[in-house]
Amino acid sequence: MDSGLYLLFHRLAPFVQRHNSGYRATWLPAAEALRVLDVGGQPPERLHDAVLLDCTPDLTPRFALDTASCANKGALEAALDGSFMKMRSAFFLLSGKDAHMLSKGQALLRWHGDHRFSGRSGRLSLRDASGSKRTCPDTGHVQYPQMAPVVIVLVVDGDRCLLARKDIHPPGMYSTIAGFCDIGENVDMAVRREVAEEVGVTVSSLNFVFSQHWPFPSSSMMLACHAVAEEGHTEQISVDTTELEDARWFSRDEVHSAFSRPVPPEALSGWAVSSPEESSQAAPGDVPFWVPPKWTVAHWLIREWIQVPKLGLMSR
Ligand SMILES: NC(=O)C1=CN([C@@H]2O[C@H](COP(=O)(O)OP(=O)(O)OC[C@H]3O[C@@H](n4cnc5c(N)ncnc54)[C@H](O)[C@@H]3O)[C@@H](O)[C@H]2O)C=CC1
Ligand SMILES: [Mg+2]
Repeated sequence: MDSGLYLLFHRLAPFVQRHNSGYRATWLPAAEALRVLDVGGQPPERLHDAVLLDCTPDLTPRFALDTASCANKGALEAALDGSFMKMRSAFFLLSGKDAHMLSKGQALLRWHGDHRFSGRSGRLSLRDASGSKRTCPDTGHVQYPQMAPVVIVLVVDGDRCLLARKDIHPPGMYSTIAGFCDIGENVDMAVRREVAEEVGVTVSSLNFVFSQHWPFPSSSMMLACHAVAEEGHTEQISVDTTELEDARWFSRDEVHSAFSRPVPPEALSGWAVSSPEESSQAAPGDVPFWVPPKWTVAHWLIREWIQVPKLGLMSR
């Protein structure tokens, strides 16, 4: 671990630096990560708390390390010339290619933080060197990091598609319908139930198309589908307002326009902060409709529908 590259987090907030008009995640060499620990008053052995993420093609190991033990976050940020940003904010502001590794790093660090004690004996479990599992010292029971399966679906009705937004979304952003699979459900059952529950629409056919690891709320496996709404059941959407702020049909032309214009800057003002108290998000107001960032599976689903006009007519 004294070589390699490190993504730093502080209480699960990833370290990012300004880059062009946005932000990027920064891979720090081991020597730099050690310097940061020193600034934070931590011994070099803390580097061994890092979890292994992958190896580059030239076999350089890459790690994620949480610096939560360093109380003075501001001193770390000053030493590194960047900031620890809330993951949700980072996901909207990053240039893109780093999103997957940030997501994996945060998910793995969170899992270790949440599973320190064995569910069998209640004793502190021991992690292996790479951080890929934990073992109970009494019973030998091994726990592995887990992901929760989530279905995500673009429902179409001819030349229009159904998109929804939650109140936690930035103003103007509409996304696809999503929901956790219940125990015992397959993807088909979960899609039909979620769409019926959240918008009151019946799905007549569906196709599985993509998957994606997603860090929210802890670690999810997004299972993405295209689905067709049943004829005659599309006019009355009944929005579950405990879950969604709004849901509505968007024409292909409206979605095309959203793809061809940049994200409205006012939609993201107030997102580049590290705590909810600092946040001052713009009111929904008149921010033009936009779609999720291009590294999200929701974006891929919507883009594919735009690019393949007959998609909504395919069935399993
Ligand atoms: N990558 C992407 O493009 C997108 C990802 N998503 C993600 O999909 C996920 C699920 O969507 P939601 O509409 O929130 O799900 P949902 O419609 O199932 O509602 C969330 C509720 O489900 C319950 N729940 C059941 N099992 C749960 C579990 N294992 N973990 C947490 N809560 C559980 C909780 O009460 C929670 O409040 C979210 O984390 C969201 O960030 C959503 C849209 C786009
Ligand atoms: Mg949902």
